[in-house]
Amino acid sequence: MITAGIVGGTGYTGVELLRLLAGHPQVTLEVITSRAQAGQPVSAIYPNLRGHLDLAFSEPDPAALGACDVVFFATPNGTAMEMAPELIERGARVIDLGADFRIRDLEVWSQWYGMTHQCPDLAAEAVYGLPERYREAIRGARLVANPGCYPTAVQLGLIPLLEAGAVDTANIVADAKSGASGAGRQPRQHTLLCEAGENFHAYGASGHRHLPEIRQGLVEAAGGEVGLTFVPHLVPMVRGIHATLYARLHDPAADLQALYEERFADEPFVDVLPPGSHPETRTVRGSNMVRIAVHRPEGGDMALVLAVEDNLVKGAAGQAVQNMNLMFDLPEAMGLQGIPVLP
Ligand SMILES: NC(=O)C1=CN([C@@H]2O[C@H](COP(=O)(O)OP(=O)(O)OC[C@H]3O[C@@H](n4cnc5c(N)ncnc54)[C@H](OP(=O)(O)O)[C@@H]3O)[C@@H](O)[C@H]2O)C=CC1
Ligand SMILES: CC(=O)N[C@@H](CCC(=O)OP(=O)(O)O)C(=O)O
Repeated sequence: MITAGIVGGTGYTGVELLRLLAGHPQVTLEVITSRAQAGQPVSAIYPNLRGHLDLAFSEPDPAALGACDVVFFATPNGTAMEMAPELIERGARVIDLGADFRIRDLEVWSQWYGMTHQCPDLAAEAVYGLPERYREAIRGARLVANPGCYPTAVQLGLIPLLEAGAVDTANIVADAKSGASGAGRQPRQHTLLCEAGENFHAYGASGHRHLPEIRQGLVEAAGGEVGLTFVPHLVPMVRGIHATLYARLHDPAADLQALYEERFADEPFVDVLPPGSHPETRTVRGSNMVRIAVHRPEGGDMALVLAVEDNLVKGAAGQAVQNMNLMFDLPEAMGLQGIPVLP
């Protein structure tokens, strides 16, 4: 059995990790931290876990965490970089659901996150945890940077086109919508029911912190520069991301359906839908699956890709468990085969 610890167990990604790890046949949860809730049983804060997890929140303790085989950080950006070096020194492997290790150029990282990086050496060895691109490197990693929610949907939607050199990389557009759980559990005015309900708007249109992360992945897939416009939107639902992606094809007659089916044929968590499909966020709710449909709108030369994921699962906790499975030589889909909840 693998022993696991979670730093930051009271946010939405933390509780989603708890739900997935409590049902994982090869994991024993040893430590789950919250400074605010230390001493409280997990089920007192999250009653959905009652009967599934006999554990209480504790203060973050490097000795207890460092004794685990794997430690997940489900904490605000800037927390993992403070603690990860000591935990790795003590022998734990670390998966950060935040953004501390996602961007390789630390100057770019500092510009977007407004902090100075605390462990540049460790950042240099971190592996970006998108299994569909970096599976082999993830297997051997001590430190995995779990991708962001929007970056997962956008990169998976675009990499077949970029790897194949099928599109003009100068002007790619990613128009993405997220449910409010993407903003975390901390109360904020814009996610109140009365503000987010019956409402719909873009945000971060002139620059969102996921832009450099997505661009980094697309540049690697394309093997050259990529011009990307990324616009996120908040939609009045709890879970789910829908990305609508546009890129101009070099060959308007290219067989996109075959390209996507072949690229993802062996991927356990990418489902390429039949021609003409329009994926719905509710078809992936609570699951680690990304569903993708490709279109070539009538009369044009644009590739149009539609991708949906659950931001808390494939966009965060589920992908983290997928990475853990790879790091510990377990079947990649272990503990992640739950069927999406619908309606
Ligand atoms: N929501 C989403 O869809 C996605 C979120 N993420 C990322 O996952 C991370 C967690 O997000 P979310 O689940 O929304 O969590 P929240 O930000 O709502 O929760 C944060 C958790 O971290 C703990 N925490 C806060 N500060 C510290 C600290 N300095 N040291 C130790 N623990 C701390 C809190 O507990 P306490 O203060 O009691 O110790 C709490 O349990 C973020 O980096 C987020 O960007 C990634 C992908 C998707
Ligand atoms: C709806 C919403 O607010 N979404 C968040 C992104 C989700 C998140 O926390 O992103 P990370 O992947 O960087 O951790 C936002 O736009 O800031």
